[in-house]
Amino acid sequence: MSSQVVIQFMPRDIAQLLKPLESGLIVSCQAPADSPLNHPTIIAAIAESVVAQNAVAVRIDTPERVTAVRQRISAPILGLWKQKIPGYEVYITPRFEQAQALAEAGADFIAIDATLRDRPEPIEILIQRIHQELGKLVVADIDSLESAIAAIQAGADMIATTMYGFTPATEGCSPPAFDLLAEILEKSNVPVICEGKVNSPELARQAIDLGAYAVVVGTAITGIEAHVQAFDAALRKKIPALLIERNDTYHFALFTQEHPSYRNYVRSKLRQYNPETTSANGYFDQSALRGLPIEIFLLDDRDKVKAGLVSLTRWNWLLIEALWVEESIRRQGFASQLMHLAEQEARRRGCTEALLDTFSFQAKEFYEKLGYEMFAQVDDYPSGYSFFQLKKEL
Ligand SMILES: CC(=O)N[C@H](C=O)[C@@H](O)[C@H](O)[C@H](O)COP(=O)(O)O
Repeated sequence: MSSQVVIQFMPRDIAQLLKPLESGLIVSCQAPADSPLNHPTIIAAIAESVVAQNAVAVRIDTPERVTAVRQRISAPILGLWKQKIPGYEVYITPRFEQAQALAEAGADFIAIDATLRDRPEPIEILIQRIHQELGKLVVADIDSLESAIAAIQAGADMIATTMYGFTPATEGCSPPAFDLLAEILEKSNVPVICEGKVNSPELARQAIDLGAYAVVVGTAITGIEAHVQAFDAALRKKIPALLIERNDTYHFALFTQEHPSYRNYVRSKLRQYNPETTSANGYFDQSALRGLPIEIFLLDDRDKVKAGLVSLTRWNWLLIEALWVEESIRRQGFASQLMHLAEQEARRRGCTEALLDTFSFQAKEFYEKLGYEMFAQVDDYPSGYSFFQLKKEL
């Protein structure tokens, strides 16, 4: 491995360099160490296939694999090198020499472990050298707000939530790190990548809607072994019944956890029964039953949600499911406006009634002021509270 300096300037227009990643999918093409897939040629083929499907960049471990991937794609590569160094806990590109090898192999960004754990080289020096001696941008893999702030102060160009839930300090936290993402965005303008267990397209979309600059997805896309294990486990697992009562022909099985297969079967049978018995009007046809959403949100200039109303219209009814206003902007009329807009849209659809429920610690009086009338009250539900149902003619 050569120790010569690769590029001796720090790119000035960082925003321009980050642009290709904006709102995009970065695929982490890694395989478990002992996997037959963990071979440079295979990783490179996976990288090429995901870039062909519009992934904006790939995240690649080890210079050897970065070299192989660089030969197959021109899209940006986020390079990292997982290296355990005795006496230290940080393991993602812990030293400059690893960053240099990645840069020489063709990585455009260098990902480093930027958690606040013992490290072999001070983070400021590591980032400064990556900038000045390699001319590469730094993605700081953090686990907490404190580590994000420290990485930004040390000069990181991007933050990634990679380590959230994977360090002793964040043990028990479950990624994806949406709350942490929001906290970092409140405090800084540095682009934040949401990474770690973004396990579905819906979660990836959610990350971007929460303000993530880009999303890294690994296992959910490239984790063949993990997927096979999950299928295998599902086929092997029989959910245990707690209590079984028998008569001559049948037996009752009681489950204290969800039983998706049986539950879905029962629900689908009921869904068949309903329209069969009310066939003339179509009220219980699937689409009628699902209703039509009315979802209204109050957004700030960065499209962050400050208040929202989630509802739907079914038959001639508006059903209000959730209404929330951020604490700092309460009592300014936003909730009333949200209700007004929902009712207006429901009326436009021909609805004549609205229905909602609320608890005694929530906002019954607010709804009553808007003309809703309580028609049902359940006390001690839960103990010490009451549950109300209210309706209004539109
Ligand atoms: C914690 C750590 O070492 N994460 C690693 C970082 O490169 C990878 O093992 C992850 O696969 C990657 O972060 C993507 O996450 P997910 O596979 O959950 O989509």
